Amino acid sequence: MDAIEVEGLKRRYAGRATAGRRTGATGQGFEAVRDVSFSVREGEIFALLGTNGAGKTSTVEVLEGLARPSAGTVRVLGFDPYGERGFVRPRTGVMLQEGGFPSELTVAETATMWAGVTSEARPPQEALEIVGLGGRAGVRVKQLSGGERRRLDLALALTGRPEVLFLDEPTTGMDPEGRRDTAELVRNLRAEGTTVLLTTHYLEEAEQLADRLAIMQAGRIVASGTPEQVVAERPSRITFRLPRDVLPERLPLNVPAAVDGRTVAVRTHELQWALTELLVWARESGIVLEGLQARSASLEEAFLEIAEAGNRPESGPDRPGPGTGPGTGTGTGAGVGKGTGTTTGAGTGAGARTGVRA
Ligand SMILES: Nc1ncnc2c1ncn2[C@@H]1O[C@H](COP(=O)(O)OP(=O)(O)OP(=O)(O)O)[C@@H](O)[C@H]1O
Repeated sequence: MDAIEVEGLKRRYAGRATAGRRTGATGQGFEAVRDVSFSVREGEIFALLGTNGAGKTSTVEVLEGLARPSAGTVRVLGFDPYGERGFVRPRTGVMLQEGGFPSELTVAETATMWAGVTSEARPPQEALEIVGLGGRAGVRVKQLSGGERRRLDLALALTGRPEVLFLDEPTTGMDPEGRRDTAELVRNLRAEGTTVLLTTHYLEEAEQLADRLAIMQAGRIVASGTPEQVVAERPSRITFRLPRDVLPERLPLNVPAAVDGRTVAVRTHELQWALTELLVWARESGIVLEGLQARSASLEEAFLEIAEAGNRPESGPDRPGPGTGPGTGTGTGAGVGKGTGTTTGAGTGAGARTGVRA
């Protein structure tokens, strides 16, 4: 059994002024989550990503038992988190986007109050120490910085030694050190067997931390898998500058490229072969490729590409999402070899494309 199972989840909010297929608004309200399915294995860190308003919080709130699904089924540790809340709540920890604790209480009072309503609670000071707030116990909540508040929220979420931990944007407002500490803490929790579902806008964080992830857009999951799998679907990038006296037309024909002045950008799903072809050509021609860089796509690039594709007028949420495999990209990249890209070869593509984002 997986720790979290989501099948065909829909969540609809009553009433909303905007209308139209892309917004998810219908005569019966607004559908913020539209047929979402995924599962999280025990002891796994799973990241739910997406642009603002994609439906992450609306999904996580259902998993936390704070809202009932409009359709579909959700199981946390085998139970319905809404209908069987009593079985689920003591075994889960929740860090909401807004903690909402009384700001006049001190950090220690808040932690103590929370421990008082939590079964098998950690001692409050222990929870504060774990998140690095041990030295701030006497400070009023209203005097904490944004990042410190997030740490306090995290301490409270950990108080019940949860088997499943929900973290909604846990590191928002934290400085780099706080983000690093939180990432380490989450890894330690995983090592102890805790299942973690988190939402975040820090893609590097997700890439480093998550065992698997899903990217949501307009209420749907449009890409999912391990970070490596999601990134592997995006083209790699080779960039370099040609010497002034070498025209782009001379580039090998199997390496179609976007050219901007002397700067050349190649996007390819066949990094090794494209690079080999390019380097062999450069050596045989005695050409130095200045500033040569070759790298795989990052999760951030994958995310931005998916987001851009989703923002195009033709890609409403009723269409299949982008990024389900090589060759289904957005047409901004250059392919290698026969017919994998939409660009023409270097000979005709020179200067015609503006997509160089080196
Ligand atoms: N109570 C509500 N009533 C009506 N619409 C809502 C309500 N709460 C959220 N929405 C809408 O549902 C959509 C999804 O919101 P949600 O908060 O789940 O997105 P999100 O992915 O968590 O975004 P963010 O990254 O900004 O937190 C948005 O369009 C939002 O405006």
